[in-house]
Amino acid sequence: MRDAFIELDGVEKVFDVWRRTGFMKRERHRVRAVDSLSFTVARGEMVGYIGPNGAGKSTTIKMLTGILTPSGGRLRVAGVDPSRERMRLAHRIGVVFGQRTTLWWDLPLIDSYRLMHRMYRIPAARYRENLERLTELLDLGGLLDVPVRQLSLGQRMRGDIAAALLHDPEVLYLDEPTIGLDVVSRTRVRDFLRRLNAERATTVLLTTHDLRDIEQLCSRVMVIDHGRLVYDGALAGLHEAGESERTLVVDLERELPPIEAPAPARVVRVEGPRQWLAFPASASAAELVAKVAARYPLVDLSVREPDIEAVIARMLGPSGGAPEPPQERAGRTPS
Ligand SMILES: Nc1ncnc2c1ncn2[C@@H]1O[C@H](COP(=O)(O)OP(=O)(O)OP(=O)(O)O)[C@@H](O)[C@H]1O
Repeated sequence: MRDAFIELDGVEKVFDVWRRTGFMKRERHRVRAVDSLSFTVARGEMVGYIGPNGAGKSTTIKMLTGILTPSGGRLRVAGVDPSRERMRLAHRIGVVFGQRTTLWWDLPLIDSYRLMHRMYRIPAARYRENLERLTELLDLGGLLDVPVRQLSLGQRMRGDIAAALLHDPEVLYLDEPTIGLDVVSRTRVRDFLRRLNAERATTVLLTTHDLRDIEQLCSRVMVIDHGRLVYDGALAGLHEAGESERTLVVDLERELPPIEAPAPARVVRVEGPRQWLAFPASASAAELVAKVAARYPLVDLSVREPDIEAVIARMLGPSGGAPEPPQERAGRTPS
């Protein structure tokens, strides 16, 4: 095992939430957002961190950045306790939230970068060098003087990623970095992250609902549900555990009876000359396409990936994947 850069040992986070239960009455509930969570991430690893809504992903990231203090357990990033030494750690980590921006909305992009230069006290030469490199790699050249509010979502995201990397962080937390982006922007962001990880060995923890982000970037994926780690391994293993399926959509030259597909592939829908074939996500699409093409007159085809939520839901079974984490009633007080 390479040297552990992120270490969690039995980490817990419990929130006290007050719920109104009647006139002048409130009840205290304990929401166990993260429950006995243990894992390590080695320096230079790029790991997907996924789970259903409310599973505890953001809470984990917030504890890793020091914004939240764990209720129990031990947590270290680069040997440092984030909640105790948040400012010291801030110089070593970068964070990108796809749904929010860290940039100043009314200022040109370059002004946000200048402010970060000062906030992080980045030495002038290093700032210039990083700005030049990131501007080139993320294609921001024509955008530096544009106010952030005028940027498209894809441009803004690239601007945010550059902002998170100006101070050369050793670890990057990415929360939905491709959400809402078109295909071109998504590809650009993924290409950049792959390159960043390969060239600078930046450790990356990636939260996403897009399975293709994980597929293209991460050799390892961790699944969290109800605050607990329920899977840690390769994406292929997750597909097997969830028995997830991809769909091959084929357009035939003309309407034909359902294709006799090689098992376990099977036709699940027919609409005129178009047919949908479900097959295990861990199996090769190329093999299936070759077999179908050898027997049927194909005009066009596409492969649809399974939805990440569906894969997790299948893996967790009928009792898993519920949106609410376990709650304990902790007390009752009049308000
Ligand atoms: N500050 C808070 N106070 C009370 N409860 C909270 C707080 N933050 C999170 N929670 C609860 O903790 C649980 C885990 O939330 P968290 O935001 O970590 O989930 P998530 O996996 O990031 O979900 P999503 O995919 O929807 O962003 C949820 O039930 C949430 O309501």
